[in-house]
Amino acid sequence: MNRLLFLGAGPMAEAIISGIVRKEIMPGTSIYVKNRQNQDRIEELVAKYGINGFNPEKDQLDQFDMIILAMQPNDIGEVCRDLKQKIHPQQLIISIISSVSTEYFEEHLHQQQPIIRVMPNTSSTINESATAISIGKYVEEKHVNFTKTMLAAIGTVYVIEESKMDIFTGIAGCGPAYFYAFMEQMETLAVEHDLPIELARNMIAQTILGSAKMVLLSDEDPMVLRKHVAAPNGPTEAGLFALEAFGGKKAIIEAVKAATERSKEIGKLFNV
Ligand SMILES: NC(=O)C1=CN([C@@H]2O[C@H](COP(=O)(O)OP(=O)(O)OC[C@H]3O[C@@H](n4cnc5c(N)ncnc54)[C@H](OP(=O)(O)O)[C@@H]3O)[C@@H](O)[C@H]2O)C=CC1
Ligand SMILES: O=C(O)[C@@H]1CCC=N1
Repeated sequence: MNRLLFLGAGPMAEAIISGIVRKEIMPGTSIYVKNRQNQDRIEELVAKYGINGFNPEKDQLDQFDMIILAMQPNDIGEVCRDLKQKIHPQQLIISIISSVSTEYFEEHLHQQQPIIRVMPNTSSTINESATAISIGKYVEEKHVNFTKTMLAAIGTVYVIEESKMDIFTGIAGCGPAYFYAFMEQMETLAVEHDLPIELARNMIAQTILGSAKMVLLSDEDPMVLRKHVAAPNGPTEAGLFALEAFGGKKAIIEAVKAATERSKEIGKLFNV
């Protein structure tokens, strides 16, 4: 793959660009970025990563091997109408836009356009994303291989069926926000109990990091690990009891369901 264009220069685009450049998947000189309006942001990314701003006077959309769509879903219909006039059917289109299916793009771009849909999360910024990809009908093996290599630069990549994208979004795409909300409450309590905020923040983050690493590295399932923490009639058991009594389990389930349903709902606005 020689030239890559990002349409949309928000934080998700930046996270992917920083991974690609840092891991030397592509040189910055092969990466271009375009916003609808905000040119200051383009200049910021150009200076930071040694990439190029798209210049409509000399660059053309059909000169890129791959285009990454990284804007909000709202006016994607208009984006597709414009793109269709300017791209050719062999160009790989990668969409990181949540909720919009590969079928939608297949329908609204050229017949047989290769489309890959991606759901990263914000931990891309530190190369720790849990990223899913689903593959459109007209995608070739070389497209999948390049996309996986590129996204491996920002974390772990899973290839999943398109039908699983909403639940993946509800868990892994939105998940960082749930954990941050959890951390906010713990931090408030720690500070109320006179722990310095720096220590509180660090110990909470370290506790979550350690728990996540235990699941990844120990081969035990979370239920077993949970039981290892909780001695009969000890403090953890009391804490878990309160978590259950105050609807903790239900709250987790309902949060994921609501996010998944919302993703489906948004997707229906872009039905083919
Ligand atoms: N944030 C997250 O946790 C995740 C987000 N996503 C998805 O990633 C996408 C981007 O997210 P995020 O970076 O947070 O989004 P932002 O809304 O912060 O940024 C979107 C960018 O796209 C630009 N843009 C809008 N329309 C166009 C257009 N027609 N052509 C070129 N550029 C355009 C905007 O530029 P301007 O200001 O000039 O209009 C802006 O810089 C979204 O679809 C989101 O659903 C996916 C996974 C996780
Ligand atoms: O909530 C959102 O709009 C996006 C989808 C996944 C994470 N953030």
